[in-house]
Amino acid sequence: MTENNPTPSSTAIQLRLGTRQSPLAMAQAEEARRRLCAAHGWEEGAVELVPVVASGDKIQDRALAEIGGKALWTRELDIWLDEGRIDAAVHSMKDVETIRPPRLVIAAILPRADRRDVLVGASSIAAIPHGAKIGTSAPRRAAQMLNLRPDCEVVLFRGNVATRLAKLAAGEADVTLLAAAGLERLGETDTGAALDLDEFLSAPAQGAIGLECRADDTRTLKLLSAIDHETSHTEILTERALLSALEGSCHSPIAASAVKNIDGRVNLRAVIFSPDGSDRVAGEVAFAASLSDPVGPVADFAADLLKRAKPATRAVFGQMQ
Ligand SMILES: NCc1[nH]cc(CCC(=O)O)c1CC(=O)O
Repeated sequence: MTENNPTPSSTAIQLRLGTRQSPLAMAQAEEARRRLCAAHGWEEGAVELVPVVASGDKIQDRALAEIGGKALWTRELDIWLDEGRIDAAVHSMKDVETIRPPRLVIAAILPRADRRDVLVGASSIAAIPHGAKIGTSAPRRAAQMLNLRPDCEVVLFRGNVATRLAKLAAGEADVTLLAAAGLERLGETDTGAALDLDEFLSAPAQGAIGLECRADDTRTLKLLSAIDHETSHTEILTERALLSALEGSCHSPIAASAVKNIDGRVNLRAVIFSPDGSDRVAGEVAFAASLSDPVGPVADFAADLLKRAKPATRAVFGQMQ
């Protein structure tokens, strides 16, 4: 779509979507583009995908990643939105911190994909050999796995999906855990065994793609709202409300899964862990769905989880009264 390469059918660009550059992020952006074009009757060229390098993609080292804080994946996209270089940003909602710049708004959540984790390297958790090495850098996966299999050892595994699968193949770990949604989007559907949520609970917002834009950009807000999936949106807001009430992030040992039922009620279940997996506190709550404010019942639920947790677990989370 450059000026010196005109084509007879060249389409005017209607929307510029910023995305991270990893293969998974690009697959997510393609899905957003497909849905936008279908909803508005546009040709593919009407939505331009603009790849930006996110800070998190440049950092392979955990210590550096921690200095970068929670905004690792979103900061560059935020800046590009502010500068008007893109109209909207495509995010994997699992990686989006709960506190966002007030001038930005999550305008659409796409229909959620499979939220489960997939175990790669063994057919089930029980089938993992005694003392095996579990490759993961996610505190939730590490703590949950150590809770179920305290005989195992966690080794740090960073990088994108392909990198982690390559590390596994190279023998750096015996098993790893990946999101089913990510594997699906990369066409890796034959890889590993999906874990039942009753056995291994997923991360807040896992499997959900969100689109964010400037809060004052009414044109983009309207275009994006056409592809919003209300049920998924409610589930994601609920899970993020819990994460926020626990003052957690994607670096916290928190699992949560909300399901919105056809009767309009939301079921939320969650588990918090101590980092070593020795403490596990699970709970479940149901309440009437309200897109605008899942916060009240969720805050009480979060307080109850923390009350039942051991001091070592509570210390991982924010200060709660
Ligand atoms: N933290 C990395 C990340 N962020 C989002 C996904 C894909 C799954 C999703 O869309 O939630 C992944 C890969 C993984 O966890 O295996």
